[in-house]
Amino acid sequence: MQAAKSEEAVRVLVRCRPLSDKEVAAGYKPVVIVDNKARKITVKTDKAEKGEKVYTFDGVYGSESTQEDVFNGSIRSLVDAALQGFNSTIFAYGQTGTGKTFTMQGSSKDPGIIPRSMQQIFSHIDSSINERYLVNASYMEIYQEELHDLLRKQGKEENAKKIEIKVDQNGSIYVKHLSQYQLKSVRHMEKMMERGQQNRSVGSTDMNEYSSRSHAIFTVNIECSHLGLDGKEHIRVGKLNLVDLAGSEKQAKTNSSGERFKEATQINLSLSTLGKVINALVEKSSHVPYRDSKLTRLLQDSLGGNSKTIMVANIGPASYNVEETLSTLRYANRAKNIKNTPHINEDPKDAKLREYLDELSALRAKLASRSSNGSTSAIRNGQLNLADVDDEEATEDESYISAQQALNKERNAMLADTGLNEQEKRQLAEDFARKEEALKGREVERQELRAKVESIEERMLRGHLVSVRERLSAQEEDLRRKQQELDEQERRESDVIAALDREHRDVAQKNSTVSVLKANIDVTKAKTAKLQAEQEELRKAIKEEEALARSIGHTQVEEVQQLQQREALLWTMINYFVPANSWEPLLEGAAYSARRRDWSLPTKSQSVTRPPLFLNYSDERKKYLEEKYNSLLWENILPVPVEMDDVEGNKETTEGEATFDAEEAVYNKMLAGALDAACHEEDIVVDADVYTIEREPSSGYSGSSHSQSLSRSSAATPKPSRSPTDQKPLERYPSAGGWLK
Ligand SMILES: Nc1ncnc2c1ncn2[C@@H]1O[C@H](COP(=O)(O)OP(=O)(O)OP(=O)(O)O)[C@@H](O)[C@H]1O
Repeated sequence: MQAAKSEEAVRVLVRCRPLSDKEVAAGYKPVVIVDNKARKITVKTDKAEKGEKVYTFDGVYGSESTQEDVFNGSIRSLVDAALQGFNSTIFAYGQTGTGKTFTMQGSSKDPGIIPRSMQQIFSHIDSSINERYLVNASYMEIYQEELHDLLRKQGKEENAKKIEIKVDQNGSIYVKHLSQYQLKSVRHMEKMMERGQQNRSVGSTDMNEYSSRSHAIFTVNIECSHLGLDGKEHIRVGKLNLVDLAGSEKQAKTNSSGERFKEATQINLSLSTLGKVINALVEKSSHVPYRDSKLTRLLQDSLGGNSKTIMVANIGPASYNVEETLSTLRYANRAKNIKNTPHINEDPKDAKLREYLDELSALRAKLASRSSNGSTSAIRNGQLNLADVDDEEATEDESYISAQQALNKERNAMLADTGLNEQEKRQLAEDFARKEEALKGREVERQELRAKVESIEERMLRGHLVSVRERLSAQEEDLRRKQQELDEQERRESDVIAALDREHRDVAQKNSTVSVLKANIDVTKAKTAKLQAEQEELRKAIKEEEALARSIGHTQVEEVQQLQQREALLWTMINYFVPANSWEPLLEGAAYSARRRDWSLPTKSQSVTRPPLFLNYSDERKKYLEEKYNSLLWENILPVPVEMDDVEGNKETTEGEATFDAEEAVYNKMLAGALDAACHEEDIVVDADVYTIEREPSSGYSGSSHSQSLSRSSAATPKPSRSPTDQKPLERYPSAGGWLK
């Protein structure tokens, strides 16, 4: 029969050992902070990107914690569970040299979990009432993926058989041909452990002088018979697995080579499979790779199966191991999420105790059949009632003695009877002898049965406290201890509750700060989005402006070029038609009106010089030229009144004072040529490109000034590159482009 199954997580403890003397001498600093009230481990790392790492576990133990603290705080209840019929597993995991063997085994002065568990088991049995126990132990190691029986006796043939992992009919894992030893006391167990330890594979590495090079599994089977509520006897079978794993190691750190290196490779391989099994269980994967290593196969029930399990993760505090410490903590943190389904193993078919008890019942029945009244109070409903066995044995002894006494009394009475003849007396003596023989025969048989019973009884364990007072005081002691444990548990729980409370308050405060910050972030985000949109708009506007400016720029450049060409053309015209001393006073006296957007030239009173024109022409031609000239004047090309010469060369001034200078004859000729060309051509075309037009920054053409004077520097004065008279008019002005229409 099996009790209802319920899920239960693997419990994870972390134990941090103190700095070793070697580490202190090397000047290493501790980087692990253990807060056992809050059950937190904090690891300080010097790498900024990792910062401080904090983990919470079911129990944490710092460098000052004792073996007793660990056992009473977290292990005792698990051993109790094994006594109640649960499978229970405790396994120590961690980097090499971090204290796994110290925690599991300890020393004779400072015993660890294994001896303390055995102490608890035997104390429990000792104070039990009406219960029988059978305690068996086995001890083996996995060394380089090979199973070794650590308790085998050398030279015995059956021990030479290879031990193998098998699955029983209930689907549970067991090891075939592994030696099982019945334990009767703690001392017995200690001797057995010593033998096993001597067979264990241990080696020395740079990290640990006595490093375990194998995974060691010490298993205790506890079978217990007890009277059920149905008045029948039932059997519970608990199993306690105590596992000291080999340490994970970085080969570079342990400096291993040769055999040590090979061992380390195998150790790391099986530990990595253990990690994969843990991951698969946590992720509820459809395939869990238990079969990938012997270790995981043996721990199959303990991880994800029918077991209550505690993992003890051992770590070191020193800074130089921080990476390994973090790796162990991550491994342990994942293991917290493994779910098991432990249940009490009740009345299994293959319980050895059941075999013994059935045999005992049969022997008792035989004994009863030989008793004087043919029945026994120790067997009811065909089952052995352990409470009545001792009383009945006492009664049996008494009844044999009283039967013998009765027989002796009868014989003595017969001998004292004087009325009997010799033959009758002989006859009676023979009857007495036969009766005595039969009584003795029955007694011998009873004694043999008793011896068998005792030998079976010896194999089973039960409470040794016989008197009611002893039993009561043992029970009181047990109750007192349990009360202490409860008090301790309550104290720890209230510490944890207080720590959690503080944490909740901290979290609430942080949450409210986070909410405020989030709100601020939201506002900032909204503002940023708005600004970004505005920025985008501005960017677009700037682009448009730039495109516009570029196109305006192009237009302006074109316009400026056109204006420059036009200016050059006009100056060319002026230079052709008007001597410099004639137009310079005009230029100096010219004024620009920004309001009218117009230039005004000096008044008539100002004297200007005009060139003599139209020499030696007929009257008709002169008139024509005069008209043409005046039309140019009208067009503001020649703002100077014309001085008309007569045939003799006398000057005749039509307006104002006129002078003629021999130097200006060239210009007059040029002007005459131009006018002549004008008489023949529809358009006058001037090639502005043959002049270099330079424009000084101060030259007065800017429209920004309201009123200004025109001046022309000599540098800006265009000079003909060749004599215009050398060429035909059209050739001289090839690209004026019709500007002078
Ligand atoms: N909590 C502790 N308090 C004091 N000393 C400790 C503690 N834990 C471990 N030590 C010491 O540290 C050393 C290494 O411990 P131990 O051999 O148990 O490590 P381990 O993890 O089993 O190593 P390996 O994996 O190499 O077998 C031993 O000298 C042990 O006595």
